[in-house]
Amino acid sequence: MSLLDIRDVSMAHGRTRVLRNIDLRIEPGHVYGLLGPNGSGKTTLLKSILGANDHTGVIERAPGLRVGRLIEYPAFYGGLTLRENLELHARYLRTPLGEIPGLLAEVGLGDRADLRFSRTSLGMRQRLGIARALLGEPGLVLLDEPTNGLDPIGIRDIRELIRAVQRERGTSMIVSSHNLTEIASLADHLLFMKAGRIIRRMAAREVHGDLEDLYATILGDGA
Ligand SMILES: Nc1ncnc2c1ncn2[C@@H]1O[C@H](COP(=O)(O)OP(=O)(O)OP(=O)(O)O)[C@@H](O)[C@H]1O
Repeated sequence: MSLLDIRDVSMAHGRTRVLRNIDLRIEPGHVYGLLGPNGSGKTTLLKSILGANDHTGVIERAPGLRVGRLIEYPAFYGGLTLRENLELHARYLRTPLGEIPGLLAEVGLGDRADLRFSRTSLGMRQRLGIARALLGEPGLVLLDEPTNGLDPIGIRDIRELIRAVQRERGTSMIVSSHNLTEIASLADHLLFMKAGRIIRRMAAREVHGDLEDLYATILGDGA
């Protein structure tokens, strides 16, 4: 059974149509790379999956599916420690507090559990955001530009972390990014969005040659 069955989903902000007749099935065990220019609707689609948008059409979740998310910069409390922040979210989500030490270790923050959030770097915040997204062992995780704003080493580290999570847990993911190297190294399926539509979908193994060239062909001005 599909994790998500998205049927004819459209959504508008005021008079601007942001999603147009999206049909998409998300299957277990896959990582989907969501590609598209600024404003093409990637974040809106991810938020719609979370039920945060007033869309038309249907988004059906597999029964009991938990969906973790790292969308935009996640809100944490500066005065609380990393562990306390996760505990707060775990209580809100009603997930077991006992998994938090292991999760902090998994994202490389095991020795920073008692650090106040206000004293963290952006890279640590993204790690904490990934830990939060993994609370309660979700069957699907949505990552919206997870390396946005990070320096090259930070980008590499977060990419490696996501790969490790995928490898160890087998978690299905939808990852949106403008970084094609990142998408190429993470995703096994590619979804190309333009002006609110998914205009092309393909398996990553079908990409022969440079993903940048393919991106320009599919999404460039002349496309
Ligand atoms: N709250 C909002 N109110 C009005 N318009 C919005 C709102 N949020 C998004 N939009 C518009 O919806 C369109 C799609 O935005 P969205 O953030 O989903 O695109 P995106 O593909 O994620 O872009 P980016 O790559 O820049 O993050 C854009 O035209 C944007 O201006």
